[in-house]
Amino acid sequence: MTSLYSANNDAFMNPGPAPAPPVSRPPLATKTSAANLQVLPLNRILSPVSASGGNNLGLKGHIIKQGWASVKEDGLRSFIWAKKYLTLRDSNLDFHKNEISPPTSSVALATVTNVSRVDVKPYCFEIVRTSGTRSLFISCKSDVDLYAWMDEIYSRCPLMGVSSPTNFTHRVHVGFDPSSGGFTGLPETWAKLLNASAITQEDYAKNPQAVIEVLEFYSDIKAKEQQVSGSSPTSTSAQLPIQRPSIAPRAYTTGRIAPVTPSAVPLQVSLSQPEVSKSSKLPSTVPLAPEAQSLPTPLRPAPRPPRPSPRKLTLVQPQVQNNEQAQASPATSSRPMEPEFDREKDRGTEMHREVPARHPLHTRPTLDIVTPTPSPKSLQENHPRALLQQQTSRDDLQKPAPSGASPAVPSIAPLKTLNATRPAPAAPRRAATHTVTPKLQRAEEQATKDEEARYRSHVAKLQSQAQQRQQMHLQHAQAQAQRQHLIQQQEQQQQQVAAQKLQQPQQRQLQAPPLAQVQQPMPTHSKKAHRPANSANLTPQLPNDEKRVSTMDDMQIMAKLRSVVSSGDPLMLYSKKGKVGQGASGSVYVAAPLEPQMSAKYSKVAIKQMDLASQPRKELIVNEILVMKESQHPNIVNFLDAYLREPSDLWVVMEYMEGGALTDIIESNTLTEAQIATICFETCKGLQHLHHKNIIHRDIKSDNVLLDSQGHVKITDFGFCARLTDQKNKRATMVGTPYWMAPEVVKQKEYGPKVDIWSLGIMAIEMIESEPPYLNEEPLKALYLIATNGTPTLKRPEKLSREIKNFLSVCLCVDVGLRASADSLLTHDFLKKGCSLSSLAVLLGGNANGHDRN
Ligand SMILES: Nc1ncnc2c1ncn2[C@@H]1O[C@H](COP(=O)(O)OP(=O)(O)OP(=O)(O)O)[C@@H](O)[C@H]1O
Repeated sequence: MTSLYSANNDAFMNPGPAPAPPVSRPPLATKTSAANLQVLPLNRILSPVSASGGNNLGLKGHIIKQGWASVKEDGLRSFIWAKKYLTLRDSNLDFHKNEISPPTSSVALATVTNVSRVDVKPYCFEIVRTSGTRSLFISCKSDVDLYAWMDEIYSRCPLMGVSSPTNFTHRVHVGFDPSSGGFTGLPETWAKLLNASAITQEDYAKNPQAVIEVLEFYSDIKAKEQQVSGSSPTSTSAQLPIQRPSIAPRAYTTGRIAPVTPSAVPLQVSLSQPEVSKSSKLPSTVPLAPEAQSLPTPLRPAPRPPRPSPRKLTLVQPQVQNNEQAQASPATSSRPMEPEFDREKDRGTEMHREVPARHPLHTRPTLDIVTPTPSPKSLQENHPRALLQQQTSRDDLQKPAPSGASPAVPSIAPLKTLNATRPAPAAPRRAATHTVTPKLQRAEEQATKDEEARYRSHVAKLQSQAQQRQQMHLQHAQAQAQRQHLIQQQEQQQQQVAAQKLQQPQQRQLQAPPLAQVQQPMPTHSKKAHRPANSANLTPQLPNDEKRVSTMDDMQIMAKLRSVVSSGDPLMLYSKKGKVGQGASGSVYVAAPLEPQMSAKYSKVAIKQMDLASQPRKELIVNEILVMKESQHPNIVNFLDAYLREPSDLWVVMEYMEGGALTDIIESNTLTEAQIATICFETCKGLQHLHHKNIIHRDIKSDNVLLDSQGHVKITDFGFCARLTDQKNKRATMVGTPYWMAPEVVKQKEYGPKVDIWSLGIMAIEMIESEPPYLNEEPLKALYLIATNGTPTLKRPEKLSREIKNFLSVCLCVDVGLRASADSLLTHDFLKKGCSLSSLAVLLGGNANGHDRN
């Protein structure tokens, strides 16, 4: 069977936003100083800029040029390209996450020693700066764009022989000052987010790096929401809603997740103290075992101290409390679990990390080695225009010209510039002409004139061709921009509609079924209505720039879709019986197959019906179909067929899972350990199948696990799947649902299939406690807690068996290397305790019966 994952299909397998920097970050500086600039997180390598600082010259001066480009830095991240929004001002080139966010980094043009085109990527140029800093590579969208950037940058770089800038950058970056307990250089939007969050002073001090990471992550989400809703970028942070679940969850009495109680036992206690804490004399950890460091329970989410209102950023000295508390009551407050993994040091949360060895392929010579400060001559020769001349001269003119203009720069290049870039004129031949006769000399002069005339006509021709090319580039760029703008507008509208739909699922369900064939309204699964709004997938809220990372445009996506759907009218093949669910992208119906072949196999099928015209991310849907088609397995909701009713009515036919989502089962049942074991076992088999195919699901949670009437357990919702390849065997894209996200995802590190194992562990906690950890926390705090706490605590560990706790600890192991794989998990003792599938069927009750009645 030929793989569906051809090179072309890969585009569908990478649906997320632009990758976040993958490598571990160096620690935050503890003081703001010039020296700190050397240890900044690499995504702020250039010179991080404070948006709040009025004296921040990175933001001063009018904008000369702005636009999107792909950027990467030489060195550790030499293989990562990040999409950035660039703003060029008089003395700085600033890099933003998006159009509305403050700059996250800045290049002072005064430090630039060279700007030159390189072949690292199409339309790419390199910015070399004074020694001690790494080269930057910027890949533009076209030649025109490339030279426009190079030209504008070049002309503002004093080290390259142009006039001095009028301003110098006052570099500001985010730092943590342990003496004041506050952050310095925090962008205004981040400061507002932090003020509105439940993150405490103690949290700052405990792990300032994590605070910054989740702020960065969360401010992105908020910015994206603002873009979608069209609200002001500055206002929303301050109005950050404290979102709560819409219904009070069962078995939830305290109103707060993971409260500190004597019985709260960390599943795995393995956080090592960050460097910052050490340097600021914060308590060190209590070792559980010689080879391990532990985070005592009191360091877990503590009862919040009264929050100053409004919270100030410059805070008092953080209290040194935790260690003493831990030591005071170690027996009752912290009981480590048995597994050997517990004792491992959590490398994932350390702030200092080993610098990964650079891959030889990614190694580029550094500035110090190969790029001495250029001489004025070489600078002139490296001027973008000169480079353009050189390049086009080489390309277009094979023979040396006696004189004349650069043909490739028709309007501006003086004729003499060619001399600098061409081989020296044929001196010996000229010397020989002194000895020839006048007649011969005249003939030769004539020949020279002819040659010159021919050359001039050749030049004129090339000039006009170059002009046409340039014109075409411009027109193309304009058309592209216009098209992009239209798509963005359309997508924004669609996202608003989708967001409204998501917010009113119940109202929608009360509406009359859309089609005449629907005989009777079906009970819809309530799954997402019970979740806080912030538990929705992050990805649909991504801004337009980040959404379209698929290399395919809409037309290509539609073409791909047409190639995977079947011909025929589904109305003639299936009879819809009722609506059973509502998703963001469409409605799910139960239907009876009309075709004898199909009805012999399936008495009922599920049909997900979507209006493609209103889908902001069609590639996700195609992705989902491709994965489902490819991944047939007893633990995957199997794809049966798909139809496209022109122009945009897509039907995806799949196995009908009358039991509905696990979320609903959890809400109406108390599951036994045996039932939990079976559900985990079945889900894990599905994951194993996906992982063997190098597919990461990335959104495992109870909402995406369905059961049928016999108790079969199957994974669904493959829109966010990612495929790993030899070239890209790690991901860094931020997708998923926050509460189920592994710490490495929240911290924007590289990740692999084991993120699904983490999510499976969280899903197991859902089955034990009815909800994932931190569900009741406001989102930023929840992200912080995932990033810093790592392995969450259980509410009532004493009620659980040793096996299930061990199972949780190997799933929820922060150290990815120590976290179980799907293969190893399947042999875990806990999963051997499972019950029969028919013992799951009893849980379905209303769900399955409800559907069956219809
Ligand atoms: N194969 C199926 N059989 C039975 N019910 C299903 C099936 N697929 C989905 N459902 C029900 O329909 C609901 C919506 O499913 P859908 O896959 O559209 O959800 P979603 O993931 O929220 O949406 P989207 O994928 O559009 O973001 C589910 O919660 C589930 O209860």
